[in-house]
Amino acid sequence: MPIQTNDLTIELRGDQQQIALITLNRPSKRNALNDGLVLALRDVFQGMPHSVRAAVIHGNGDHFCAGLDLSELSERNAAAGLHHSRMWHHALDQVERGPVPVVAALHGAVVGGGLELASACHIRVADASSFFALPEGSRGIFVGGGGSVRIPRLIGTARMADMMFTGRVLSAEEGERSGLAQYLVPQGTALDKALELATRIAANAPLTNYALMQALPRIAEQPADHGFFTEALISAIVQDAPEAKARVREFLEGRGPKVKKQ
Ligand SMILES: COc1cc(/C=C/C(=O)SCCNC(=O)CCNC(=O)[C@H](O)C(C)(C)COP(=O)(O)OP(=O)(O)OC[C@H]2O[C@@H](n3cnc4c(N)ncnc43)[C@H](O)[C@@H]2OP(=O)(O)O)ccc1O
Repeated sequence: MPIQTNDLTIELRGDQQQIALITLNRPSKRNALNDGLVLALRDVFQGMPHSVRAAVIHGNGDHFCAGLDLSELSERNAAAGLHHSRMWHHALDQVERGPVPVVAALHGAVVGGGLELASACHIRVADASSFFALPEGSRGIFVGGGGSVRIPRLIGTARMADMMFTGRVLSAEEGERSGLAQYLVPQGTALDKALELATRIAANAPLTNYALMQALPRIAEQPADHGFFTEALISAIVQDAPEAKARVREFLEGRGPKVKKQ
């Protein structure tokens, strides 16, 4: 089991312990992310047990995450700030780039660094209590956890600029409409939905999931001819794996799952 602290817990679920449920567990501070919590997040992803095929992140208490722990900010000079931002980048890269797809179960505040964390996940499920904001402008600071790269990928530069300039708070519905969340569910059901999605993801071939996580953000940034080249190489390697051959054979012999309307 990877390192965990009181502020961050990991629980393995599923008959083969294939789902990791990661809980931000600092409800008295609305799960604000202090250095210890960010480093624990990094360590949990770096040391993910091999049985795990998909992860869910959620927050204990009334909110997903209130962002950066502002109490740690006041003494920091520019040099320390640079180091701090790079530490966040490294930790959230562990979330985005592996080893497994991550579903964020969102409720209450998803703000500042909390939105940066959510945007590093692969799928976001928001319940009706969720609200999204980037209050950095009103605190006199800037995003530092990769948000200026990841959030515009979800909602575009103009919407992100509007959120940062004005401090506008987006409701759950607006968040879903603008692309911050892929699923909008009734209040109190985000975790159940996220676990259901994680179970489905965990049933895929791990190589397909891994290729998707690694390739998608990179290919999207490449010129089309580079993207096609990378896609063809990945496709060739993944289809040659024994698991791909077994799953295709299963379908052709009438045993594999059909595509069904939900
Ligand atoms: C610069 O380099 C960076 C930056 C970053 C990332 C930056 C950011 O994330 S900026 C955004 C920071 N977050 C906020 O401004 C949100 C502040 N919190 C709130 O607005 C509210 O607390 C709430 C989230 C809406 C919840 O409201 P409520 O339920 O009423 O709870 P409260 O009574 O307000 O709070 C309870 C308790 O928690 C403490 N707390 C809440 N948020 C934070 C926080 N962000 N930091 C520290 N503490 C927080 C609050 O003070 C209360 O404490 P008590 O002791 O009084 O009980 C990334 C990387 C970089 O390098």
